[in-house]
Amino acid sequence: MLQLKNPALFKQACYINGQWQDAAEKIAVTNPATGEIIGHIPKMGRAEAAKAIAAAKLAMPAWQKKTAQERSVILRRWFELILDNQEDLAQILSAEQGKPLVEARGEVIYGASFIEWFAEEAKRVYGDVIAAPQADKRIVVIKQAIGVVAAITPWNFPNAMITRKAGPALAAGCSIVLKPATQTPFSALALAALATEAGIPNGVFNVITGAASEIGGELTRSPDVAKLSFTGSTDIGKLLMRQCADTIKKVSLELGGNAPFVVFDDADLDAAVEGAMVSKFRNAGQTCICANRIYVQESVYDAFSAKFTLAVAKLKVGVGTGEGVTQGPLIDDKAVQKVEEHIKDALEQGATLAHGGKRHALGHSFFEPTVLLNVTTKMKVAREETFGPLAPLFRFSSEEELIQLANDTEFGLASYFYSRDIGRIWRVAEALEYGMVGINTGTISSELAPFGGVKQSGLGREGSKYGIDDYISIKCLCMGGIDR
Ligand SMILES: NC(=O)C1=CN([C@@H]2O[C@H](COP(=O)(O)OP(=O)(O)OC[C@H]3O[C@@H](n4cnc5c(N)ncnc54)[C@H](OP(=O)(O)O)[C@@H]3O)[C@@H](O)[C@H]2O)C=CC1
Ligand SMILES: O=C(O)CCCC(=O)O
Repeated sequence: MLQLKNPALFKQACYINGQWQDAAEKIAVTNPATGEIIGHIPKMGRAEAAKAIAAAKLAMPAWQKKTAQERSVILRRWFELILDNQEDLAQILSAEQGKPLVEARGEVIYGASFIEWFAEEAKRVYGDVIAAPQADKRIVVIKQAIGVVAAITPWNFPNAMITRKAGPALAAGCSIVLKPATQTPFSALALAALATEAGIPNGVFNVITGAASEIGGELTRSPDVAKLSFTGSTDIGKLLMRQCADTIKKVSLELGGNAPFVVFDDADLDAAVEGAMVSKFRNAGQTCICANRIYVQESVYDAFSAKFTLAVAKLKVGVGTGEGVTQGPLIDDKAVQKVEEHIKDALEQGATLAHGGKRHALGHSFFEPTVLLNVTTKMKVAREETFGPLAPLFRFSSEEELIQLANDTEFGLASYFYSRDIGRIWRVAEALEYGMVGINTGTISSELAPFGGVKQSGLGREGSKYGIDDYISIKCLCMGGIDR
């Protein structure tokens, strides 16, 4: 049972047009660390999604008409309330998602940072004046809110993936209908409770839970939705993009990755171990920017693997609220099965186990942090995102070979490399076909930096000064008759 300072943050109803709404059918939400039911959410579908869209459509004109300064003040209040309630939000997040409390607290601050950032950016949506081809004309470009936004978010970051979309959408003057992941809905509903308190008007921020394909079907079908922002698997991203085609919606997609993490022979090995640990084991490896393939240059392979394996052995697996826990459970048994499948396949094809390799003695969906050595490109781990605490170490000999190996994937989200040679740093950074490159660091995310991928990892950028562009449409005013 959750012990919250403010129990009103734990909502088991959807939030449509400023009202908390229930449904006859419910879905139980469980704690992945214990299997216990935390609470229930309404199972809503197409009709309720249509209702939420209608509410968002009705609410948007007044929200858009507010000055950017007025929207900014309300968003800033939301940001402050999120920080004031950090501990409760972290408890809810850790219970539904499983991540260690320390990571959950960090995610709440990270999530809040997007609201603060876009509260500020609301005031910096600038237009342009362009020279006209005729003397009696002037061309002016204005930027306006794109319209009602639909957002569909995943379970791995139940707080920050919502604020990263809601922040820019609301700052731009859009209203939003959000469908959070069924496994982690309570963080989203708690954010909605705080949104009301902050003064976000009824209908501007709506949260609806239930049948994904029905709700997603309505959000993508409706001509009243102008934009879809989705974070999740590549397969569902493709499906939603196809569904958006009929009404030509603007889409932002933040999809799967297959991040290479490269250690060159001139790297600071201790720093590389530190970076690899953060990048690989954050959220038990369930992050789309987690290192998925660790490439180590031949001459430092043994030294790096020894240091890395020692560091992995120090991780403490346990329930997120436990003292000193650094790795929680995976989200569900399906996630565990994928890790097991990748390990089995690699071992059958000649990889060797340096650490872990099996389900953890704690049961449920806990899995041992695992290190595999002598991994090759034939193995599944080279091609598929594991999304779990498995670190496969590949060997490479030259920079040219590495570039070819690192880019040999249909994904292009995050990549990382460690080197102290400035020429190599520029060459490799420019050659990697990825939206983000971590150079001598395993931590690349912040509200200040553009987050997003190329190839089948997605479209658009979140966070940063670019993040608001996805929620804006450009209008050209061509003004004639000036000389008359
Ligand atoms: N880029 C990223 O950050 C993420 C990547 N992934 C990758 O995807 C794999 C599978 O994870 P999974 O949770 O199944 O990811 P999904 O893509 O299935 O889920 C992400 C979101 O999409 C919703 N969704 C699912 N099906 C539909 C649909 N037909 N129409 C509209 N919305 C839909 C989900 O709802 P519901 O929860 O109700 O099913 C959830 O809100 C992971 O192992 C990982 O590899 C997963 C999560 C995040
Ligand atoms: O898409 C994800 O997996 C969540 C993004 C994590 C981050 O912002 O660092």
